[in-house]
Amino acid sequence: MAVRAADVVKVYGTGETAVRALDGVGVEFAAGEFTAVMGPSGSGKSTLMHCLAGLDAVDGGSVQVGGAELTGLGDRALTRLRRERIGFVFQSFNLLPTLTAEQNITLPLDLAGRRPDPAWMRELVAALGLQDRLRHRPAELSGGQQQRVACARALLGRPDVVFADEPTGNLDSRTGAGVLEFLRRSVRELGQTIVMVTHDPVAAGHADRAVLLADGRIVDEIQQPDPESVLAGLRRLGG
Ligand SMILES: Nc1ncnc2c1ncn2[C@@H]1O[C@H](COP(=O)(O)OP(=O)(O)OP(=O)(O)O)[C@@H](O)[C@H]1O
Repeated sequence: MAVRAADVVKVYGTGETAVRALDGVGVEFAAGEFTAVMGPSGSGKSTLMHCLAGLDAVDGGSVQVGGAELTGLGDRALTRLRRERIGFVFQSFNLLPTLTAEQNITLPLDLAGRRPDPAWMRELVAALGLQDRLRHRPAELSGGQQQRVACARALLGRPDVVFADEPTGNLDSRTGAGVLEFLRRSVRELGQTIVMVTHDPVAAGHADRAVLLADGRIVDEIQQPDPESVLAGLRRLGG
């Protein structure tokens, strides 16, 4: 199992104003699987992702990534674990503007003092069609190209899991489809594990599985989702 969460509780605030953002979440993400996390606004999707990725501490339960227990680790150990085991793709790309595409892609490994595998780098760059863009800076790239750079950055270190938070939220549907196709291929052909938070039933249709959150709990799960089955699942939550 690439990621395992058991009985995870996350509470924001205290007393009368406390919000139980996660209310006993148990969920597992198998290696080599592409999962979409969906649910109404405020259901706890981002909180869950942050807790699974060690960006936020849980108030109860446990989280394991690649067999390593996150709960109880200090900041330094968490930073190291994130660097070594987790890749991130954000809605806003989060590339460093002063670095070239290539430097952005290798940055996490450079920070970790690890040398990128040149063959793997070439394969990723080719799969993402970035060969001719490596010397460009983010401002010289389209949104889709920037997100593909972020995908290469996330995958280069062969992480146990890639967390993608609305990866197509800032892209038009055609460009977004290209990024989703790549994520799907990286699962099929490269064995990557991906957990993607999204509002978009079309995006979720690219995943192997959709898990649905409501009020801080996992309330449904759809295997081999397509946009229609995802919409139907979301509607069941509403009604
Ligand atoms: N830092 C915080 N402080 C206080 N409350 C928070 C904080 N972050 C999230 N919450 C609350 O926790 C609940 C879950 O929020 P979360 O952002 O995880 O939901 P979400 O499903 O990602 O929503 P959206 O789809 O709108 O992004 C909400 O009620 C939210 O208001």
